[in-house]
Amino acid sequence: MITPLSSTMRTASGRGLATRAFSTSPVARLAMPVTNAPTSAYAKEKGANGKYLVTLIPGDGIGPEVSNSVKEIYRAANVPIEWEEVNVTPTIKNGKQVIPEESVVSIKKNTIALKGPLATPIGKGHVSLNLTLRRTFSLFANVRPCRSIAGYQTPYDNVDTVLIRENTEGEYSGIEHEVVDGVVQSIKLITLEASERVARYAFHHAEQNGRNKVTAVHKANIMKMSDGMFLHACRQVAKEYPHIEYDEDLLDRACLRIVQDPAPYADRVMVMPNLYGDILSDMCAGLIGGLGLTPSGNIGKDASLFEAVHGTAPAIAGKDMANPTALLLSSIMMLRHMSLFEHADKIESGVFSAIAAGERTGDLGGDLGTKAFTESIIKRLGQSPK
Ligand SMILES: NC(=O)C1=CN([C@@H]2O[C@H](COP(=O)(O)OP(=O)(O)OC[C@H]3O[C@@H](n4cnc5c(N)ncnc54)[C@H](O)[C@@H]3O)[C@@H](O)[C@H]2O)C=CC1
Ligand SMILES: O=C(O)CCC(=O)C(=O)O
Ligand SMILES: [Mg+2]
Repeated sequence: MITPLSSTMRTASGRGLATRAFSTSPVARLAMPVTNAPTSAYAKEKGANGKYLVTLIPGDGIGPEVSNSVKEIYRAANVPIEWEEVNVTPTIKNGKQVIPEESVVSIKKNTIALKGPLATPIGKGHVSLNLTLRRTFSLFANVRPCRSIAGYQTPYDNVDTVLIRENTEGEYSGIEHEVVDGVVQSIKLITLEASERVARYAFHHAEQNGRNKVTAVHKANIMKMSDGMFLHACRQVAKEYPHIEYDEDLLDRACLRIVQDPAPYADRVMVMPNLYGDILSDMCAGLIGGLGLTPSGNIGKDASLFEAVHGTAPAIAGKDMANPTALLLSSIMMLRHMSLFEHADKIESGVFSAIAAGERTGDLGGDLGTKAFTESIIKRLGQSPK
């Protein structure tokens, strides 16, 4: 773990908050084996039926429709996976909202899960179950790749970004309170440990995936202490990877640069605090055709959970209109995580062939429903896109 050499206690901005001044001076490094190995590889054995057991959370809104599409395509492609379907609708335990124990047990046991989107009420109501799952299993890195799809025309045909979002704290800590009437405080919690962990994962991911640069995206000009510490962790970890270039960019400037010309971002991995990754990943999705196309993986040491970047899309839910591509590509990330490369390639070529052949759902300007599009992928499994 990285430890600041000097830190002092002081009171910030006269508001009575005890905060710790963070030093940006060089720091000492102590060995921390827990985060030295960024993640554990998938190490489960097949069951007696010759299949791996994987937890499936179908989700809300369009979730069940896109999950069904994945299940049908997997059946057709003979993927050796048996789904263990669980429900994560929260229940009340000792006055607290908790996710059902069976879902926690299932993910712990299987160490791998695929999840459809889960709705979060705005304002009052239960906390985000998506965030609860990420925190419960310490899924500290949210990997969000976004790549132009051959044959689907957008203003750019060369988008190839990889965002790695800190996934357990930051602006998503959910620590909020009303100080006095009309004054609400929301705390952005940044820890050195979580920052170091995600930074190390970003460098590891770059190394494993042939990207030669890591860019930390931040607002340390404004959030000098919190984002300052995030950057500090990134700079320290960068020293362990001298063969990978490291630089930093302000969030607003990065948004401008990416939408003006995404090409230079194809050489690198971007790593950032939680909220920035949430926003930037939707923005990148917009460059390639929308949220129907972008996958993600929530990576932890003891479990990993794969899901689309998108939400429940309530306006089109239950209408056979959803694009299953994003969840399908997330499941392909999952298959590669499980070393099921042949199945991943077969399904990936099927979906890209279908889109390239003009077979598309409404979000991409096509007239196919979720089910018809699923059929058209099944017909093309293993075919190269023309
Ligand atoms: N990881 C998760 O489970 C996430 C959950 N949510 C939750 O989802 C709910 C709805 O959120 P929104 O902000 O409306 O975002 P959204 O991602 O559900 O929808 C945004 C826009 O993209 C479209 N869209 C999204 N996925 C699509 C797909 N597969 N095919 C075709 N069109 C698609 C929608 O129709 C809508 O126009 C909220 O309760 C939110 O909290 C939002 C994002 C992620
Ligand atoms: O948990 C939610 O409802 C929203 C999460 C989200 O927007 C995301 O993970 O991208
Ligand atoms: Mg989001």
